[in-house]
Amino acid sequence: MSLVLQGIRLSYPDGDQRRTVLDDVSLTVEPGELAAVTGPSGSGKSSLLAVAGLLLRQDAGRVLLGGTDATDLKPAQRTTMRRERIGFVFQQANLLPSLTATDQLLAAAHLAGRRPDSARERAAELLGELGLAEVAGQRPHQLSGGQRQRVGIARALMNEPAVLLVDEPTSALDRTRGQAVIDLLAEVTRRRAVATVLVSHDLASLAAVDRVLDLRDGVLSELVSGQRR
Ligand SMILES: Nc1ncnc2c1ncn2[C@@H]1O[C@H](COP(=O)(O)OP(=O)(O)OP(=O)(O)O)[C@@H](O)[C@H]1O
Repeated sequence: MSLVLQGIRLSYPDGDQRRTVLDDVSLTVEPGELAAVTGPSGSGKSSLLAVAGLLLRQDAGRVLLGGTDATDLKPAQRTTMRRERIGFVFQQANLLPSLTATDQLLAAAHLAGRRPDSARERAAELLGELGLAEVAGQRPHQLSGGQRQRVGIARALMNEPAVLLVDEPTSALDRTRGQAVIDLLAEVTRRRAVATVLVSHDLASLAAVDRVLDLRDGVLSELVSGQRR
């Protein structure tokens, strides 16, 4: 299922005026494709993810998920679409401190109304796939930063999203662990055929991505594309 942004405009109130943060931004990400968005601090990268993730409504333009236009849906319908089709990975893993890795994933499945037995199976499979089988019973404080981030990715994949939106997942990690997280994202994007948008200011760690786009003064432009680098 592809993610399509068409002519997105977004502005925030700024005193008694409005400040444009996204100015006619268009982007299509296909299933199995990992697109990285880079750009200076404050250039609107997180805002772009918030619009794509149906957390924020744009002033103009359209957001389509798998061909379904989310733009004019009612808030409850947008919530359902978000829950069923979109996975989020944040800067910090944002895990619940008292839950084991397995239970972090089960909680996500429970919130989405999934059956507990199939959820348990899927959690074990995902933790295995992401190299976390041995820490499935550990709580966040027992995990390394990289492991916490991987649990966050596993949790985001728990409900089989079509679209994965990832905001600066390496900012709390050193270079090697950060690189490993990006490589892992590239791998699961292809294997699970999700359309992934990754926000990162760390260009050096982006060797495994399919495309790099630059967001600057509200305008998105393609830096590198066409083939896997
Ligand atoms: N809710 C809001 N109300 C008003 N202004 C906002 C709001 N959210 C973000 N902004 C402003 O919009 C601009 C873009 O913010 P955004 O967080 O999207 O940028 P970013 O590129 O993700 O930044 P960073 O790399 O520092 O995380 C910034 O100038 C920010 O101050």
